[in-house]
Amino acid sequence: MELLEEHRCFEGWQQRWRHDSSVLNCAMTFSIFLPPPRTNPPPVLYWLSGLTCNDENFTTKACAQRIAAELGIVLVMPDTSPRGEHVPNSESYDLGQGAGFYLNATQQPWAGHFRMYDYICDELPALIADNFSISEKASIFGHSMGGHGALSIALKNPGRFCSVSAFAPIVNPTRVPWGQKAFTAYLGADESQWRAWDSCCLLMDADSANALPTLIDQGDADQFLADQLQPAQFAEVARQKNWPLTLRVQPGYDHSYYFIATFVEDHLRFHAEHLLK
Ligand SMILES: N[C@@H](CCC(=O)N[C@@H](CSC=O)C(=O)NCC(=O)O)C(=O)O
Repeated sequence: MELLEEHRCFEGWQQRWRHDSSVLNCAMTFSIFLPPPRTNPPPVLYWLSGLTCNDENFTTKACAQRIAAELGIVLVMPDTSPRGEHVPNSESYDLGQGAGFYLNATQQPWAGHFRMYDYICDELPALIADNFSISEKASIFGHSMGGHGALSIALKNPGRFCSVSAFAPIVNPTRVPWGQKAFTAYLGADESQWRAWDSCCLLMDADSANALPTLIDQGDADQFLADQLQPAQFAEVARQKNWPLTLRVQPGYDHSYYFIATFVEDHLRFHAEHLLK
């Protein structure tokens, strides 16, 4: 691993690292916030960003470090896709680099690199555990495409995370344009293969015995709410399954990082409740 940047931040450290990913077949960059040291090793909260983002959007815009320092939580911010000149891409912002959708692609030309699910679930946590002092407890949260990633990864891995939360997540990608475009490209035209990556479908099939504390914030002035996000679909499945979901609709808030910065403290405290007990 190569340290690219390091900054003192709220008595802890904000760092940016590059490493070679064998899962994604390219060099990857991630950011990490290390809170001030305490007696016990801290838990980890993974953040998954949305379309067009890399590891720095959340780091520089969400204002999460002060509360993470206070609570004693490590924040890990990966990139949103494999990167590089040899990695396939597309002209559009919602496919290819910057738009990995946190799944394992099965179709060409994507399948050789676009395995963000395996990267986030296996390779990155192993790398973090090998190189930083952390406890075994982890939670996950994200925004938009990253909200889809956080919810689907948590639902696909019962018992792995202490809690999950999302800002304006794409909860039903099989039914909305962003998801349909990406899933057709990465997974192929056979829609039966898509269910395994759709949070509403995964929740429908989930065992309520594995219920995970879940928080979603959604701005009602979000430009993508009606066409791409539709958190009410997820809330309806949660109601049917008696799943512990809190969905908060925030009046006047849009899809931006100003919305995330406004409510990130609530999310950090929500995760701390479950990570630190
Ligand atoms: N360029 C696109 C919209 C891109 C966009 O809004 N990206 C969001 C995530 S959207 C869902 O995954 C984002 O987080 N952008 C980065 C930022 O720092 O704001 C368009 O024009 O519609």
